[in-house]
Amino acid sequence: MRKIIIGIGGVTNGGKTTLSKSLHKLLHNSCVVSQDNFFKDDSVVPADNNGFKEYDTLDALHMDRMMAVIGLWQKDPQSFMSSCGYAVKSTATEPSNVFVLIVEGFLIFNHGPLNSLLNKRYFLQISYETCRERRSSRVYVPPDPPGYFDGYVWPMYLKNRRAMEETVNDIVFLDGTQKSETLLSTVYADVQEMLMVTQR
Ligand SMILES: Nc1ncnc2c1ncn2[C@@H]1O[C@H](COP(=O)(O)OP(=O)(O)O)[C@@H](O)[C@H]1O
Ligand SMILES: O=C(O)c1ccc[n+]([C@@H]2O[C@H](COP(=O)([O-])O)[C@@H](O)[C@H]2O)c1
Repeated sequence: MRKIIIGIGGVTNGGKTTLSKSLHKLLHNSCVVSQDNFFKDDSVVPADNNGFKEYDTLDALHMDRMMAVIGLWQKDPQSFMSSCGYAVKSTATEPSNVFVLIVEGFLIFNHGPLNSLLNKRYFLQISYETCRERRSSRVYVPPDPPGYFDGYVWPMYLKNRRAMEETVNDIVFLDGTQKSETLLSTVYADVQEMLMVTQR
């Protein structure tokens, strides 16, 4: 049995979830783990000196729980797939003994233990203007308070990205304003290549 873990990271609203879901649809024996599902409860997330809740740090996430879920997949990908309601399939390009886990999130490469598990790393980037625009139409729980993007989210993105670039190599940067289909075919082609190597 072979296992491949693909990391799809990037800026908030860069298109990580969209790309991960489309990739998952194309890869029969794949599952997705999303970092967004591991945010701590608002009551335990502290606020900074400006009163902004500090959501854009690893401390705001239950990374231990996320790692435990990834550990379950690593231990038994087939059972993990079944528990997600997916049946294992065998196709010409995807043998039934090769499993792919897609891990997506805005801080996946900043977490050393998680980053070290990844076989391939993609980082979706978009400009400040595009990001601000996309984020303004997204509603989080709790919703962004006025001034949150400029006063907290974007500065934290720059800080987290600097830290990532200081410690992580082998990141493939993708332009998140490309068409969804273009992004998908780029990543899918790479994964197909990895699957072929795995089969050899
Ligand atoms: N390639 C793309 N081009 C234009 N808009 C996109 C693209 N990918 C995603 N979006 C849009 O951007 C927003 C954020 O996408 P999402 O996948 O949820 O981002 P993330 O998971 O990185 O926060 C959504 O409104 C989505 O429809
Ligand atoms: O999902 C949540 O519980 C949540 C609550 C508050 C804020 N968030 C925001 O979620 C962002 C990361 O998710 P994403 O999908 O935009 O990359 C990050 O910028 C946070 O500010 C997310």
